[in-house]
Amino acid sequence: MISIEQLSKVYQTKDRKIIGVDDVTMSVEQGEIFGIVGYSGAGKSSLLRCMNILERPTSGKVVLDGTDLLSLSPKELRTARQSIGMIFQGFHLAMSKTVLENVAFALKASKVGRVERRRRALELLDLVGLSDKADQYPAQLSGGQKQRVSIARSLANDPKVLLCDEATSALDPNTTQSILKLLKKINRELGLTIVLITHEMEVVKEICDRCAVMEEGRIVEEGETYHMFAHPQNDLTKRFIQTVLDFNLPKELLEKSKGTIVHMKFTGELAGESIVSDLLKNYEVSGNILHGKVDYIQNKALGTFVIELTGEDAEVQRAIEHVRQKVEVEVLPHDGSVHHSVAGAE
Ligand SMILES: Nc1ncnc2c1ncn2[C@@H]1O[C@H](COP(=O)(O)OP(=O)(O)OP(=O)(O)O)[C@@H](O)[C@H]1O
Repeated sequence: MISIEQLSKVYQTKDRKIIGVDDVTMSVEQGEIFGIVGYSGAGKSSLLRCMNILERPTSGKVVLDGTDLLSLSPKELRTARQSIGMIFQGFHLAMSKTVLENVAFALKASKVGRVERRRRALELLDLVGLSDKADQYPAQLSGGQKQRVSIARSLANDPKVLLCDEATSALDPNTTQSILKLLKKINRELGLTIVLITHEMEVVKEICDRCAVMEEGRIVEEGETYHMFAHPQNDLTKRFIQTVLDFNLPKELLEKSKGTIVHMKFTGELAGESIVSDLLKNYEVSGNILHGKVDYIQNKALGTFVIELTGEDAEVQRAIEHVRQKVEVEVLPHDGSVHHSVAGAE
């Protein structure tokens, strides 16, 4: 659907060159939701803006549905851009126009008549759940409602792909959830391909089929979202994932503990409880569960258990080795520092 080939974007300021995007090659498939995550300055916006040539790449290619966008004339590019919708953190609505006019205005460039524009705009407002706000002005709306208007507007020309530039970053957690649900709905119902950039791994966890992690203009890791959460490779990816899957055990509890504290990670179909009960039945150790949580990513379970094992040292080690055959295991230190570089079975 979109393929980016060896794309670089270098900004020339008065006294130096700044590399925004550094030799990125990636592709987004038809119908998927693809997330690009990274800290501020990683190059996410630059990359996203290169996808619709809002920013002209310094080198490389952007191919949309077989068309090399950089080879188009300005007029051809304007037409091609109609198949790429975009929404922004700051909504970018026309404040002097009503909600309906904001959406209908996007159809101005098409050859559709006024009545048809109004009909289509109302239909889109219905899709985003804002039919009752058609005659209000953006200033009368909440942030979430403004983002719904901008989503409706972005869909006016039946785009093939929607680019989302930190679309939920200005919203509270509940509103973020409702906007993410809406994006998922239009992805599933309209088959719309979505590329989003975010600094929140939670957003990736909620809706992305695949994702990429960016740092200093480069993609440092890319893959299917569940796999990325279950088996992160890069340190930066691990840090992002911790922001979602982290657990905090009280320092005092760890310091006081006389046993061995074991962190286990369960992926896919493995049921954590049965492995734990198996362990307690077959080894002369006792266990005290300190933490247990199952996250669902792309409808697949990813479980975390922390258990304190006590017993003879050698028996505890045997028990740990046994579990290590089945799941990822890490023994946590007692000083309260929790590491997440879990090693063990795949
Ligand atoms: N117009 C510009 N002129 C000069 N440098 C720029 C320009 N736009 C971006 N940069 C630089 O390119 C690098 C990548 O910026 P970019 O905005 O793409 O990152 P980002 O990951 O989207 O960060 P943020 O989330 O803060 O927007 C940064 O070093 C930034 O300062």
